[in-house]
Amino acid sequence: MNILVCGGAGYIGSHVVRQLQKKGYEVLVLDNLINGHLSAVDGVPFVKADITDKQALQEVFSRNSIDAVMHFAAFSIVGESMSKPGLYYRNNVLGTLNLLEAMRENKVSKLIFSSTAAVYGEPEEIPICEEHRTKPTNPYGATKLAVEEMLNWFNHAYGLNYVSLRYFNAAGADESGDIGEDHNPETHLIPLVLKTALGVLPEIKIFGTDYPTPDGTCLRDYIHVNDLADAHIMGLQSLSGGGQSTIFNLGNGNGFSVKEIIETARKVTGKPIQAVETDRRTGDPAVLVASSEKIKQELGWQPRYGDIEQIISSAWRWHQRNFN
Ligand SMILES: NC(=O)c1ccc[n+]([C@@H]2O[C@H](COP(=O)([O-])OP(=O)(O)OC[C@H]3O[C@@H](n4cnc5c(N)ncnc54)[C@H](O)[C@@H]3O)[C@@H](O)[C@H]2O)c1
Ligand SMILES: O=c1ccn([C@@H]2O[C@H](COP(=O)(O)OP(=O)(O)O[C@H]3O[C@H](CO)[C@@H](O)[C@H](O)[C@H]3O)[C@@H](O)[C@H]2O)c(=O)[nH]1
Repeated sequence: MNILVCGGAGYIGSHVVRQLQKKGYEVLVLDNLINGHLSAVDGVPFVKADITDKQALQEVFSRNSIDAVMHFAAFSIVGESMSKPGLYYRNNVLGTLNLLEAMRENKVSKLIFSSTAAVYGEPEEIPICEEHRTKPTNPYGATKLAVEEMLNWFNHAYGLNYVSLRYFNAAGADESGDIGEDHNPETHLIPLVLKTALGVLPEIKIFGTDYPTPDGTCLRDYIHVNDLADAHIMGLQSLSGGGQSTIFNLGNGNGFSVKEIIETARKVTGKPIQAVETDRRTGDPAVLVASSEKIKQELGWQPRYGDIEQIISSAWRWHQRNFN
């Protein structure tokens, strides 16, 4: 099977590309490299293109035989989306509309889409299951929800089959240690903590210590990037076997506080890791923990990296190699 991976040079996409190749899939990566790294997909067939460019997409589809698409290409910084919503709607919604139209015109009917826990907004119940009401509190989450709605209507009208995966906090790195999380700017907790351990950053800021949680800091559900990769491949296998279009949450089902993450990183790295308590970052829900029962029941997915120490250790291996 030939898989087009949009945004495949990014953090999660590059890990999924690895796993797809290991399983014998033919992969073509499409990325405009705005936030991705060519080195993360070394030796993989690659086309530099932008999904907001309809003509470029059309050329990719007409020149290549594509059986299915995995779609990671998006902007995903919550704070930036608050100040630049237009940028997010253009890239995430218009870009995806172009992709869906190119798929339809070229009779490609299988899509795995990167959605997010941000579609839920402030949760009413923990753990969050897929039926939880969706009410994004920022434009980033709103663009992902808009795409999910578009997918539903394209499914009804044109038979586009999709699996939308709502990831909670992606973390960790491939065991090989040669690909990992490399965002610029970096906003995610674990890489910032590890950069502090390496002395690249002087300290890690703890955003808020007055949340209604046991230690006052936010709880998040961290999921290893290769467990996400497994879910993508299972989603693809399901669609290939005639499975229904659907939405799945992806998390480990355990919440770790910001302080617990820093403490675990101290243990893993053996470094003191200077932390300072600061004000809340706007828009952060206190607790985000997933129920992933649906994908476990329906596709038999099971996380291989259930242990937070294991997740942070894998990220540490990559950070030591790349930021030392
Ligand atoms: N990292 C997380 O914790 C997390 C959580 C939930 C959802 N997601 C979603 O998963 C996906 C991947 O996230 P990531 O952390 O790997 O991000 P990333 O920025 O590392 O990867 C996205 C890739 O898409 C490319 N891209 C962006 N806009 C493009 C465009 N218009 N045309 C072509 N390529 C484009 C970028 O260059 C980059 O390589 C995103 O859709 C994100 O919203 C991520
Ligand atoms: O320097 C930092 C960075 C983060 N945090 C806190 O650490 C937690 C995790 O933050 P971060 O790693 O930025 O992830 P989230 O804001 O939880 O968002 C991620 O996880 C969400 C799902 O849970 C996805 O929707 C988003 O796309 C993805 O970026 C939050 O409580 C932050 O306030 C700090 O205290 N200090």
